[in-house]
Amino acid sequence: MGLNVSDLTIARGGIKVLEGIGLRLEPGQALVLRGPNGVGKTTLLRTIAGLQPPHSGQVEADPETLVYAGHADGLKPTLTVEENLTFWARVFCTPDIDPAIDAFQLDALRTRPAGALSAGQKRRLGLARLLVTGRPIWILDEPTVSLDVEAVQMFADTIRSHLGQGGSALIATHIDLGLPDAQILDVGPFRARAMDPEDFDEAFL
Ligand SMILES: Nc1ncnc2c1ncn2[C@@H]1O[C@H](COP(=O)(O)OP(=O)(O)OP(=O)(O)O)[C@@H](O)[C@H]1O
Repeated sequence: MGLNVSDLTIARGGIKVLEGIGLRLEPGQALVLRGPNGVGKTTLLRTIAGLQPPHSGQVEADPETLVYAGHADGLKPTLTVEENLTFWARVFCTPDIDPAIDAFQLDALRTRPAGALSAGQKRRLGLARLLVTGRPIWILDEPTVSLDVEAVQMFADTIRSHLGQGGSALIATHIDLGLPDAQILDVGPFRARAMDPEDFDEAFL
């Protein structure tokens, strides 16, 4: 139960951004995506997560095994921390939200509406949601944005524990998470070449 990406070309607004991407993620493995701003990491993760179609190439994974956490945290602002996690627990048939509350030290914030959390607290709640899904393959776009040093540590511990339980993670991040066995993929060399005129016409249809 892994993820296999082969010869993948991805596009944004009809324009190819990365081409010829191949990667493989087995249970227990982490893969860190690197590359400069705007190179296409978000587009790649969204494509792999099935949120947008590939330009060409294959993404092989059981969609039921994937969960994506991106810039928009997917939280309901009027629901409390506890209600948000309970909502997701019902969606994913997870019996207990407490491990997620504990992992991201959200106990003192249980009854606070998500809309009244700080940016870092919201991010912690968004990451706690991953645990509640019970899904094994985490696809994470800049998961540590807004997190303080302590919360980055909580996140790194959570990732290590997830990998230890046979989960896996594909992470776009600019920081060192202290995952010694993580593979690194620099997507810079996969930047798409200038388009041929046929593609160019298509981009504006
Ligand atoms: N809505 C859009 N329509 C067209 N092009 C877009 C759109 N959003 C982003 N782009 C462009 O697509 C390219 C890839 O963007 P993407 O967000 O995937 O990059 P990234 O590597 O994740 O960047 P960062 O490290 O800054 O988050 C960029 O050149 C960006 O300007």
